[in-house]
Amino acid sequence: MVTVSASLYLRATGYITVDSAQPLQPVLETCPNLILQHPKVGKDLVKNYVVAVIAMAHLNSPSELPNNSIREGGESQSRDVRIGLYPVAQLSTIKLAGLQHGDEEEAEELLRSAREDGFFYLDLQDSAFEGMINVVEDMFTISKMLFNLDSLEKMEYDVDKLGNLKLNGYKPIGRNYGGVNGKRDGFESYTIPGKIKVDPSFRRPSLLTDHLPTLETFTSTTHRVLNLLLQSLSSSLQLPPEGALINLHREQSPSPDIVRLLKYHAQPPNEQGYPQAPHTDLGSLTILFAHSPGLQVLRSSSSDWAYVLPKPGHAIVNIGDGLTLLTNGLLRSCLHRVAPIKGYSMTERYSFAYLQRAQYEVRMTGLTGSDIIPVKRGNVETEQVFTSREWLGKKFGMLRKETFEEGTEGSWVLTGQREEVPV
Ligand SMILES: O=C(O)CCC(=O)C(=O)O
Ligand SMILES: [Fe+2]
Repeated sequence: MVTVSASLYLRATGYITVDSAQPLQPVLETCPNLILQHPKVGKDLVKNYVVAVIAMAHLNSPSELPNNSIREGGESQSRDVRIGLYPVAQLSTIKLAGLQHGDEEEAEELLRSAREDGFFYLDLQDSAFEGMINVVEDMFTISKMLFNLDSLEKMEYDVDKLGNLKLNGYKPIGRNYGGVNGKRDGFESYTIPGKIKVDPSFRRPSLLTDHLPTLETFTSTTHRVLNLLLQSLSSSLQLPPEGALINLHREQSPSPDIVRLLKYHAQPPNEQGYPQAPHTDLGSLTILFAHSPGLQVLRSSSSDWAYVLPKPGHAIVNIGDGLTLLTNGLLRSCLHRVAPIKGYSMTERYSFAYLQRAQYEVRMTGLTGSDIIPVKRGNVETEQVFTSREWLGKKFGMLRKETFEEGTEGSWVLTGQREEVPV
């Protein structure tokens, strides 16, 4: 599959990056004039620009796009780029190749973004893991086939019936709390255990058995990529070798890691809302892949949601609550959600993530031996410390529509410690 990286200005203010994996035909049928209007670049590239505009703005007719809305872009450094009403988050990019070569500036930037934003891009290109970019495309293909299975077959693998830690199986649309249609979520998800090389005996549809080699390559490669990040963070935090983060997240040790495949459903035109509720992630690090926009973050430095746009050749990585607990709040998990453009409906969207989590018996409290990790606030004597396994079990009840209560004590576990969340 050819991937084209291109930039464009949307309504002369927004900037987005697109790739050509998105379907072109419906757009060509609706926007023939716009394709011919672009003076500088080849027709194929313009087609991709138009696809991105449509995907992003959910526009149905060319008349909604002003004539000058497509201009030749280039990397935008502007800080006030907006899509619809929301700004675009200007996140740091960490080069995996730089970390592999021991580049100190790269390691410093990783620590900075883990402390301040909790989200960053990870550039996989030119690294030893560049091959992962193709594996990610194979994962998208598997994900689409999986969600296309008959719903009766999917329901045979109901995540709530296959185990109590939700490490394997299917969740239909609307089961959890979310921001659509009576406050339900707007996506299907399928969870696959992350440590399938350690324990390959999980129950699954035959489709996943057919694609086990790809799943194994994806999970083990991803784990190694994330361990490079943990290694760099450990050394920046000056953790002693015996207390390093990597010892709590060994590739060969059982842990509740997962791959989460997601399919957001298109909303009917008269329905709007965010299909995935604001949350922080239940894990140490999350690595996320998407082709189309929708992810929004609420950084501590900002009072408004900002889009995180996908970039070809890059993953989006975020700090989960696990690393926040293990560093007594120094590394920040950041609240995020998935939302359409304000005033428009959600279009169909696929994404998937690998959530790396601490081994089951790890105590989820500040690590010792580092002068950089702050001392825990509050009453250390009386505060209860959960193991990774216990903590996982505690959080799940919060996500269910039936048990979720807005604004109650303890809901920070789901909503990420923010008192007020803007809409
Ligand atoms: O689909 C996305 O972009 C975000 C997914 C996510 O935040 C999650 O699964 O935890
Ligand atoms: Fe998340």
